[in-house]
Amino acid sequence: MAAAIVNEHLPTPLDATSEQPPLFDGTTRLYVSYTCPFAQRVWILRNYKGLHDKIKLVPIDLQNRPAWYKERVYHENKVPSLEHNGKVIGESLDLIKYVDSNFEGPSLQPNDPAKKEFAEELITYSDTFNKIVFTSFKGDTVKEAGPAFDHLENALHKFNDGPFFLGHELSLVDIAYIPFVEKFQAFLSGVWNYDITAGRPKLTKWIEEVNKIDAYKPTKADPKVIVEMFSARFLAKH
Ligand SMILES: N[C@@H](CCC(=O)N[C@@H](CS)C(=O)NCC(=O)O)C(=O)O
Repeated sequence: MAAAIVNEHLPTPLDATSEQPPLFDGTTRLYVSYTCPFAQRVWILRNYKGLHDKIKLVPIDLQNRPAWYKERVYHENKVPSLEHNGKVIGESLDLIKYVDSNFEGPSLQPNDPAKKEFAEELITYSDTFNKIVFTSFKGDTVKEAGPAFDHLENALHKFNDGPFFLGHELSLVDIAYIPFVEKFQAFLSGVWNYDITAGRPKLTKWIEEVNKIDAYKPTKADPKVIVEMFSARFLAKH
């Protein structure tokens, strides 16, 4: 069961002028950027497990980053990072497993061995998926990105007892992919007029079902903002 709906006030991002929040004072902090798909993975999971009060969201303005973030919080200078039990750890795929295993709330990792194995395979493939699609923005986009979405369509056929990657229950696999699929969908449609759902009924249904999840809704970015951000980043030199 997902946690009750929480209408959370989202804090203003901290920038170069902001004071550093106390470090290692016992508060668990998740440093994010509101438009970062990597950070979004952990943010969705935190919401889904009902950890709003246990994990404090600390948004960072990556365009005008506070120096203390790299110097004193997370040397990699990226989001997401999680301050927990006197340590700061990063890497979104590691973090979703960490938060799922170390905090209360529903578990999003399967017990069934076949599902476990498939989950690992898909979580590993998510880096490849992202790389194919990001690389396609600089090349023959629709032709190069298409097969990556076909891969997801095929994967969604494997467990047919529900709309998610592992069947009827939402898992870390869905959470690993949705932030990227959301942003790629906006950008590919906005710039290339390419509909990733056309001819992909399982992907269509998956996106529809994920969009109904309350934990995901507040993490969604405005598609217009994504098109602008991605255009500036990937199309500027064309
Ligand atoms: N592999 C990392 C990637 C995180 C990442 O690249 N985050 C971006 C924002 S979406 C970032 O912090 N970029 C700042 C920088 O690279 O300086 C993860 O999965 O957490």
